[in-house]
Amino acid sequence: MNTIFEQAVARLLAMGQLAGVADSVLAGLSRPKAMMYASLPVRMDDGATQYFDAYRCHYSQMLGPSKGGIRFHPGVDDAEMRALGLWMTIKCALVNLPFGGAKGGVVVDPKSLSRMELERLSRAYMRAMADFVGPDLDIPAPDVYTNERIMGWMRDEYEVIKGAKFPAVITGKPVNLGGSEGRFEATGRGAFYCIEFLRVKEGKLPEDLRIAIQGFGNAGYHLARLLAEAGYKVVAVSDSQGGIYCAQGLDVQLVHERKIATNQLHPNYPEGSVSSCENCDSYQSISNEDLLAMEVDILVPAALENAITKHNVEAVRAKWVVEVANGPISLDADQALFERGIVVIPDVLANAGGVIVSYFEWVQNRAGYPWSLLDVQSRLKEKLEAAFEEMWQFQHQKEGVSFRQAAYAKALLHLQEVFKMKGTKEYFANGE
Ligand SMILES: NC(=O)C1=CN([C@@H]2O[C@H](COP(=O)(O)OP(=O)(O)OC[C@H]3O[C@@H](n4cnc5c(N)ncnc54)[C@H](O)[C@@H]3O)[C@@H](O)[C@H]2O)C=CC1
Ligand SMILES: O=C(O)CCC(=O)C(=O)O
Repeated sequence: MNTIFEQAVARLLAMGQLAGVADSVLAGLSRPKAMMYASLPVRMDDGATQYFDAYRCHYSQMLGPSKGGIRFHPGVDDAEMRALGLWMTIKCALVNLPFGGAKGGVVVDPKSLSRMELERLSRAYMRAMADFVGPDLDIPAPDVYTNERIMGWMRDEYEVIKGAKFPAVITGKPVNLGGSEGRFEATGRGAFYCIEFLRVKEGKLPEDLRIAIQGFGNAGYHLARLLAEAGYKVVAVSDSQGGIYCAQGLDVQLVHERKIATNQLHPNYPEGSVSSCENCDSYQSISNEDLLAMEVDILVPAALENAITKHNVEAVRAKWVVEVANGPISLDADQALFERGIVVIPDVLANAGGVIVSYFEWVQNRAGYPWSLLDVQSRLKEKLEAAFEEMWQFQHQKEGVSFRQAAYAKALLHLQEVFKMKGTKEYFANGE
């Protein structure tokens, strides 16, 4: 089977050829600019030293310093880092940020670490990467199983190494350590805006729309909360340990509180389970597979890659799929959904709220002037609305084009113009 990176490149080439992007540009975007591998020695609480494999991928710096989160997960590997770095490149280009794409990660089950081990691991990561990141070079942020506290430790470690203050070296920090108002919920809020834009275009009412969300972490939980507050019916949510369903709509806050309350074992992660709500009245326990097959209006995969593949795509019964996770639909499953007329809002737009507010954080750090929450939210909405509208118009002007094809076309044509403006002789042989 192809790796996830090979699949991501195959998608890039197909989308790029359809949009008429030059082969030389696509070749340049089919490989990372640079990869850093490190082995992190971490002293564990029992005094032993354990080694953890770590990665940072600078995928592209064509539009500016590279940008992307750091993931702590046992499934992290080279191919995943490259794929995630490529998607960051497309995402930043699509929403018009002055950033290229990056991603980093550590192969670890962070739930098995104590609070002190987690801090030592986070600091060890920054020590290994200190010359590979920087406010004008590469700016990390949170991703799966990393959070604002980890970003705060990493900023601190970087500053100890460099002997000066660099708030803009990393985003997604706690607000009192230079983080932006609104970054904590930005990915969910961005996805919420995208769903609102689509709902208005389709002339629907929130209360008529039933939603199922796979993944109840930073992205999934805040999206569920905002949807419920706006009157949508969030009927099912799940996490790594299982899911919960209620036909009348879940009380999202209650589910969240229960999840946290069952979190005694892993105080670093709100990883009790949503399934701890199974004995609430009229709540029914379900599996992740059940959730994906639910008859809902909107299905939101908000956990990991390849949640929907050729093996389960036939079971999907939603009318719209909103990709809040990165790469949750495999190449072949995407085609199958398209042929069945199921609308997919692609990850590169649906989850771009996180990196957009990270960009705002970077700008605020560099200006030394923090913005209000309202400022952050209105600028986020404005940026996403512009990108959504462009994608919508492109898709509606061309026959047989998906939203993903439209989004990639916009992003790749933008990147191509910058390749050309730079006049890089490597890419355009005949002085085009
Ligand atoms: N945090 C951010 O700002 C951004 C996150 N994303 C993407 O959103 C997705 C989720 O990330 P976060 O919410 O930040 O992570 P998180 O660590 O806060 O939460 C991850 C959630 O996924 C669940 N999960 C893990 N494995 C699962 C499985 N096999 N089946 C079902 N659920 C599972 C976990 O239980 C948890 O609820 C990832 O694909 C990430 O790359 C994208 C853009 C920005
Ligand atoms: O906030 C950021 O800079 C990056 C977020 C991220 O990793 C993503 O969009 O996948």
